[in-house]
Amino acid sequence: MCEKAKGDGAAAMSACYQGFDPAAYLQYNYTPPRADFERQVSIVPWKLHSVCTALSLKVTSDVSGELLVDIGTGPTLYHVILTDFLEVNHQELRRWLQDEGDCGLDWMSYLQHVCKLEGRQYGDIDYNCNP
Ligand SMILES: C[S@@+](CC[C@H](N)C(=O)[O-])C[C@H]1O[C@@H](n2cnc3c(N)ncnc32)[C@H](O)[C@@H]1O
Repeated sequence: MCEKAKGDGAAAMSACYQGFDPAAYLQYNYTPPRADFERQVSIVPWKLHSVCTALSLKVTSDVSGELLVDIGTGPTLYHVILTDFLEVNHQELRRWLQDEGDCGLDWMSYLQHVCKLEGRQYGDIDYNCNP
């Protein structure tokens, strides 16, 4: 464990990540040789398998609930896969992603609203971070 993380709470953990280099992290973990889709135990296949397991186990194990929140996504999006036949829907999502201002719905505000309604607490996650 990081020396700086010896204190309590998020601030101590956050201190540990000062100097975190997203580009270096992605290069090291998500490109060969460390990332190897031929091997199930390689990092990305293993992570995806873990997410699938957590989702499929739902209420039959110690993992329960209807919403899986990834705390600490880092600079990654590998577990978010969106599909649709229609190009108009791709365009709509692209408008939101690229923050073009004319998208049909502000998804971050929407999710914050839903979370608030459900009384969920997500700490200090930054919902306003556009890629
Ligand atoms: C090693 S990276 C992992 C990134 C990503 N989950 C992946 O699979 O590649 C850990 C990330 O968790 C974040 N993190 C650690 N503790 C956290 C917390 N309590 N709340 C939010 N983010 C946290 C760090 O900022 C860092 O970006």
